[in-house]
Amino acid sequence: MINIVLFGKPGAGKGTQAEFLKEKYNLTHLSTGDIFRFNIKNDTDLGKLAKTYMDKGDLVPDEVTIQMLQSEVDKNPQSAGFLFDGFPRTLAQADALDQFLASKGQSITATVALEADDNILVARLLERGKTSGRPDDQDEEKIRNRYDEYNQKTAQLMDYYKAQGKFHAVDGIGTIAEVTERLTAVFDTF
Ligand SMILES: Nc1ncnc2c1ncn2[C@@H]1O[C@H](COP(=O)(O)OP(=O)(O)O)[C@@H](O)[C@H]1O
Repeated sequence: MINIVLFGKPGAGKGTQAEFLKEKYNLTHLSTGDIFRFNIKNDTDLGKLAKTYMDKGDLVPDEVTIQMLQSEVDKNPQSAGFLFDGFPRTLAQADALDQFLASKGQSITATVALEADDNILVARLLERGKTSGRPDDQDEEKIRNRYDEYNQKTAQLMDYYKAQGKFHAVDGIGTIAEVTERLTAVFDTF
């Protein structure tokens, strides 16, 4: 069983690449952003709560996010491995994930970061906002706030995984196919 964390700033292409990677490596793809958006669409209590944070570009509180992620993992007991996308985003989440996996005799195999320059990413998100309907993609201030959240809370996770020898970086600039090829070269070593 392999468990991979896909890292990257907003707009780095995690979702796009995850669609391909989950098929090729037979992984269950869990995107916390997608799960929150699904809950918002269906107007669940979780969705109503998450929306108040997401619309501003703030992170949803750890307690809520961790519990949700664990319940999604538990819904897939037959899984051959997980591709975590958008989780963990804080040290508390990373700790919780390690403990949760350990309780199942599992661990994180590796983390892979898709790297890209902020200015390119902001432009990509504003473009996506024109068609995605995502309120957090339509306003540069909200986008910048997501980068602040990333820099303050998520960036430090790279050191957390580097210290464990589980960190890999991939250049996220290029065509979708070029980036897929780079990712595949790294995933094939796991
Ligand atoms: N692990 C998480 N912890 C807290 N909030 C999260 C987490 N994952 C997603 N979210 C919320 O969902 C929003 C959208 O996430 P996502 O779809 O991954 O978008 P992106 O990476 O493009 O910003 C985040 O800005 C945040 O509000």
